[in-house]
Amino acid sequence: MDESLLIHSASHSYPVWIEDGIRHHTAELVRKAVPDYTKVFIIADENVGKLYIEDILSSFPAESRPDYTLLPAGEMSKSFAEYERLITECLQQGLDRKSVILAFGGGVTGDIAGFTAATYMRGIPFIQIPTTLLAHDSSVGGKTGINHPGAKNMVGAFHPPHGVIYDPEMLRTLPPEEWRSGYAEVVKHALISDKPFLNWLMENVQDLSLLQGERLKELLKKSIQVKADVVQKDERESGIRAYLNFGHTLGHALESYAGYGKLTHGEAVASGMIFAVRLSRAELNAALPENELRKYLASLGYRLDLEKEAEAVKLIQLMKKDKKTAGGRINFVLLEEVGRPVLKRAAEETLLHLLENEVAK
Ligand SMILES: NC(=O)c1ccc[n+]([C@@H]2O[C@H](COP(=O)([O-])OP(=O)(O)OC[C@H]3O[C@@H](n4cnc5c(N)ncnc54)[C@H](O)[C@@H]3O)[C@@H](O)[C@H]2O)c1
Ligand SMILES: O=C(O)C(=O)C[C@@H](O)[C@H](O)[C@H](O)COP(=O)(O)O
Ligand SMILES: [Zn+2]
Repeated sequence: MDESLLIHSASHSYPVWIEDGIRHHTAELVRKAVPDYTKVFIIADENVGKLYIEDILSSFPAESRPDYTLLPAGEMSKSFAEYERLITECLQQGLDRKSVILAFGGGVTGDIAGFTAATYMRGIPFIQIPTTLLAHDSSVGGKTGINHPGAKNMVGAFHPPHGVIYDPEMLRTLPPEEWRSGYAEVVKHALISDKPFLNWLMENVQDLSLLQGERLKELLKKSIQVKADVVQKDERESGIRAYLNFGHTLGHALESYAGYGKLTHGEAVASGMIFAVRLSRAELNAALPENELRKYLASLGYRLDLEKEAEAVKLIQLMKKDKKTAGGRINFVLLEEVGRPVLKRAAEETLLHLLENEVAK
């Protein structure tokens, strides 16, 4: 099986396989990605486990089927308590430094299973088996972690996977709000990289339930390629990787403000992207298609301007905990134009003004 993409990280290169039905070949691909492993342990989202764990297990010979543990579904699982439980499981399973963890689920599973792999015995290999549209983003690039009650993704590590096994067939059971959540990251990749990609999306993707087959695979490859191009140049976010955070400064604050799991990551990011577009217009006088973008996202069912339902001062306090904040100053990814992101300090008065004022629709 040929990889669809090969990602180069500082420590190793890893394949991203994208193919319908590929989950049935998991055992073979795990062996390719980590040839000398001693043991496999699967951390699976509970909903995903119910639907697909047998497909993964039966790809292994009967005498060497891996053990697995189920992770309660939802953002609340990216917690210290769940992390401790997973480390305990790894110990009880007798995993050693040559064991490999399979992260089987969406971004939540990938983030916490990846963090478990990053820290157990100071780091063992793991493989991402993403099952959501959103996880085309989270499974690549090696950001892993958990939330602190006070701030999103506050504890984590850069730990690139040894492979990504993406079977788009599994997306068929994804609820509509999760398609929407994941698609926000596709739109983000288009906004920071390429006007033709954005125009193509706005003209050709009008109903997320019609995203399937070759068109879906092409879109996944294009969107992952945008991310890969960035993380290969700046794996540890000393510079341009921050552009992948477009829409997230406010997005993460909205998620924390609402309480983890109350908003999907993507719907918070969608509001955050519209806000960043407004800020780009205010600060940089950027000519951006705000109204077109707003109409497009609304037509797909996104609730926008979620910040209007929150207290502006609290959102600013939360944004100060963002990892791009330095010396108490909030930094935002803005757009000079579509495809030209920049990182800029945002004045609190401007943020307060935009958060509190009605938006022109
Ligand atoms: N590490 C990164 O680079 C990165 C990038 C983007 C997002 N994230 C993180 O990813 C998380 C969000 O991930 P997500 O949107 O995948 O959410 P998720 O993992 O919570 O999955 C969403 C829901 O879909 C269900 N589900 C998953 N796959 C399914 C399937 N195939 N069929 C039916 N149901 C299925 C899950 O049980 C869950 O209820 C957030 O915590 C976000 O911070 C990380
Ligand atoms: O990979 C990145 O870098 C990103 O920023 C991708 C984001 O979509 C993702 O949500 C990421 O987890 C946010 O990172 P954080 O450093 O702001 O926690
Ligand atoms: Zn994100």
